[in-house]
Amino acid sequence: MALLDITDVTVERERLPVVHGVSLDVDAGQVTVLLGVNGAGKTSLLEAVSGVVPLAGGTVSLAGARIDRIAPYRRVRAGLVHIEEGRSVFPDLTTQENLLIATGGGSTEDAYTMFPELDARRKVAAGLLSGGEQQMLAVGRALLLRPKALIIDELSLGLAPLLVARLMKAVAELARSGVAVLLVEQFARLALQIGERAYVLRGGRVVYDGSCAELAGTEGLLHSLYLGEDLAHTPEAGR
Ligand SMILES: Nc1ncnc2c1ncn2[C@@H]1O[C@H](COP(=O)(O)OP(=O)(O)OP(=O)(O)O)[C@@H](O)[C@H]1O
Repeated sequence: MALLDITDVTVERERLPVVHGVSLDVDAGQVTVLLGVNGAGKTSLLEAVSGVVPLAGGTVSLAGARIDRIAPYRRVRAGLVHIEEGRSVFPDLTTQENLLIATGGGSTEDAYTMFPELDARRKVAAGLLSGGEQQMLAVGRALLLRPKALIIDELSLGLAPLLVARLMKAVAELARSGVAVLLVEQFARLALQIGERAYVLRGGRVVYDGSCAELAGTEGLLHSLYLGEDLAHTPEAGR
């Protein structure tokens, strides 16, 4: 069983289903990439997994234990950490204060080891950091929560490709340390470079379940999956 096991999940927004019976396996020690055009249902799925929005159907298990009925803070305690879309730092607190929130006053050094760029910015208000530094802070804070599974929603929003590549490298390192990472990312090519398994959502359904290498290496496949032109790569065909 995958470390993070998402089975047959349905999510509704204003009573309309936007995610329809989606199942994903997210294994420990690797990055699983979740792609799809805007509105495909990626954010809704991640929010249902972390408990930000309720599940309308299905189950979510972490390390073999159901977590879909417990409060969001207890999911964090169980080892599931969610980096939300947008800059999820406290802008008026310093970098160090933001990190101390994650550790409850304990050591924050691991975050600076992963992102030496933040070292000289310890006493700077997070709101004054660059966009890239703020995302490093968000990832650093997540790391300090010692996640078993980390779900990440579009770290790259508004960032230059070079910075996105830097962040992807850090995400890959985190996965290598044993974390199960589920990564939603608009910079699909960069995400596929660090991932093992890939899923593509369209209209709230899985239309591709296969390897990142195949998705990156097959000319036109991603494009056709996004646009709905390829019927040969259904989840059944992709297995
Ligand atoms: N808070 C909300 N209230 C109502 N409908 C919503 C809400 N958030 C999202 N939706 C709708 O749910 C569907 C799925 O959106 P969602 O944001 O999950 O997709 P996404 O793949 O993450 O897209 P994006 O990349 O734009 O975030 C869309 O039709 C969207 O309009």
